[in-house]
Amino acid sequence: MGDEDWEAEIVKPHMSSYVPVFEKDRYSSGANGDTYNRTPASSSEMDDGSSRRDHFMRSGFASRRSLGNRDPGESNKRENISTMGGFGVGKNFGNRGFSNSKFEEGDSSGFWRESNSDCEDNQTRNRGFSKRGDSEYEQDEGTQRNGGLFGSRRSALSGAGNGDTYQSRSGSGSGRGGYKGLNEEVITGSGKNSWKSEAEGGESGDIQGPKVTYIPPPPPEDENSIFAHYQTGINFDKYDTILVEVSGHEAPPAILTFEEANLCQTLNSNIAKAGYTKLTPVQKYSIPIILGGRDLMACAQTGSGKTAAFLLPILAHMMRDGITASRFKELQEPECIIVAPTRELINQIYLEARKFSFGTCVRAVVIYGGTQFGHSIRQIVQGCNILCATPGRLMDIIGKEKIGLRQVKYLVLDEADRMLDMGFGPEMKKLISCPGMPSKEQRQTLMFSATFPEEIQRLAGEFLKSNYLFVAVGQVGGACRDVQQIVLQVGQYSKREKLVEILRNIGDERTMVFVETKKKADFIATFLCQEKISTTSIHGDREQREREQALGDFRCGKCPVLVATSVAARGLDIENVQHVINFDLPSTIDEYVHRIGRTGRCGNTGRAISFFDAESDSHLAQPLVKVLSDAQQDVPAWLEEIAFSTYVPGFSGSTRGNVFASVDTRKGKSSLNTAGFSSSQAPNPVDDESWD
Ligand SMILES: Nc1ncnc2c1ncn2[C@@H]1O[C@H](COP(=O)(O)OP(=O)(O)OP(=O)(O)O)[C@@H](O)[C@H]1O
Repeated sequence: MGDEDWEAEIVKPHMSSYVPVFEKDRYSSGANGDTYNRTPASSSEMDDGSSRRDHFMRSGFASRRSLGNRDPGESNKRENISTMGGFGVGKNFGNRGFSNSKFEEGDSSGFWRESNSDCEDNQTRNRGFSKRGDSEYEQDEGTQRNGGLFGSRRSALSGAGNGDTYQSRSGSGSGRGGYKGLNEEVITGSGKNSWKSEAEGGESGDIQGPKVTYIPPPPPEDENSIFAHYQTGINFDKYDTILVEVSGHEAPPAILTFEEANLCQTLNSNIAKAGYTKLTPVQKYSIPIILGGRDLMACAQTGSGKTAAFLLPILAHMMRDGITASRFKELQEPECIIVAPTRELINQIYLEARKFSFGTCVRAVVIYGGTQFGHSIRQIVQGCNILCATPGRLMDIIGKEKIGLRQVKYLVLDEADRMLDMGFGPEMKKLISCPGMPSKEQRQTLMFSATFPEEIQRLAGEFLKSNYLFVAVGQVGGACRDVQQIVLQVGQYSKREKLVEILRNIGDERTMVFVETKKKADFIATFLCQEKISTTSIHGDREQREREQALGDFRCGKCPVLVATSVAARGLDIENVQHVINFDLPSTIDEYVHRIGRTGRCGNTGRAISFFDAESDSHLAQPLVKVLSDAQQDVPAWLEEIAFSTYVPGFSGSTRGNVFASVDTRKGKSSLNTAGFSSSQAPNPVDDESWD
């Protein structure tokens, strides 16, 4: 039986004795002995393997070995899975034809059989661009484009299908870095490689499908809405104790207060209206670096204010230097381009840019896929100083010659590791070599993320001046300590029942449930609705209108449960998300860090519960143990055991062994300090290594 044999999943599993109360002590023991034991192994458990285990704990990582402790006692039970209405959004499942018996009662096999064929389909299609893998990132208009200049990540793709795959995740190596082709949002089409396709051929370009006509509603214009914000949490002040490392030559000293940044009055007033009184560490270090005109790669934990860290100094410069009065110019030439991997995230960044530029002459515009192309153009022609864009739409707009790049002084890649991996890397390379785009020496390039694998840092060198500065804030791997992390061993056949138990216990508190595939997102959301748990879903197969509706329903609490794929893993800043549940663990530990970072933001606390299926997730055991222990979380003995049993000597794991969220691959370190204290910033000879 395969890891994702969903025909089998619909049989009634043996239920472990999950204790549905979120109190640490009550997780102490499950039916399988240590299943829910979140404390380290006892000395007797450590007996014969303790030295090896110690070695493992000190070292890096391992291969995977399935332990095969599948839930016993399955008995046949047919789920009553009917197509659900009232899913919190109008057309529950977009255009995906769910009425097509997939969820009909009595059809226990059709859906999953179809999934299996999806799987085969994708296994073929996904070859050749495995790193794009688990993404459901913004790619509708950009996905066809890569064959031209930078080689095709889609060259192996053809045929129909929506890209869902239920293949096992067990083949993915170390669990770090690589996306592996799971849950690929594959866009069907001719395979022609034209990144102008959308602009030239309408919304769908050479992709088969209806023309996209969706025009997103404009955000509220009133000042209260623009400056609406949530409160920082009880742990906000603890940010001051986080270690910060700056590497690179002649880094300017950190600032301790907003006043030290010497921003103009309007900006200061906007900062105050936004409720910001104190800088976060990434802001303390990044703002002076950017104000000093330096390129920057910054790595700081989720929810710690990276967006303002780049927006404020860019706006300050734009105010200082003046901007082109662009409103009536035929060709818009933005001074700043900000790129992010998902539509919802770029929209959020735009709202932040609009907030901080309120009352200034700087005009921010957002464009993203899934919306009417003409609408994007209309937004731009009204004047565009800061262009917030997803990669595909950006390249289409450039291809359509609706913007000129000559004035670009600031290029920001948010979620930069994602923007530079095999998924978006080609588009980003294309962007920086577009006609008119100032060279890296002529522009300022800024990269931000909570994770920064070393291999991606190396790629980043192409985008950055050789003397860029690297700021690393906080603990290894970036898992925020304000998030209580709980890992439960749950076999795939027990997951749904466990989920319902947990959600019933949670009540109305806002919860994001992450699953690995789009179909599963729909399925679980439907299932939860049937269980009378008000749920909506967001994933790449939903129309943009539905995605925004779902997010809106979740934000306002109408649907307190949001089932999501990786499309919602990064960057989204939603007030009051108290729980993240990894129904399926992601394929990489970085993705895990981003997912759980949807809670516990800005000094607030949160809780992340992850279902660990030893059959499919054992490759994550060791990095997970590392992330848990670095964040000072209890590590279940059984997880240590799995990590230990899959340990391979010599595997370094990742940057996780370091004190900092990530390390500068140039290895130069000029300061080591806690946020808020001055640092020596001494240059380091190792930094002479050039990226050029
Ligand atoms: N100095 C500050 N004072 C108060 N609130 C802040 C401050 N800086 C940022 N915030 C708020 O903290 C929240 C998280 O910020 P932001 O979304 O920029 O985090 P992030 O580091 O980009 O997270 P992620 O890695 O998940 O993208 C936002 O609501 C933002 O408005």
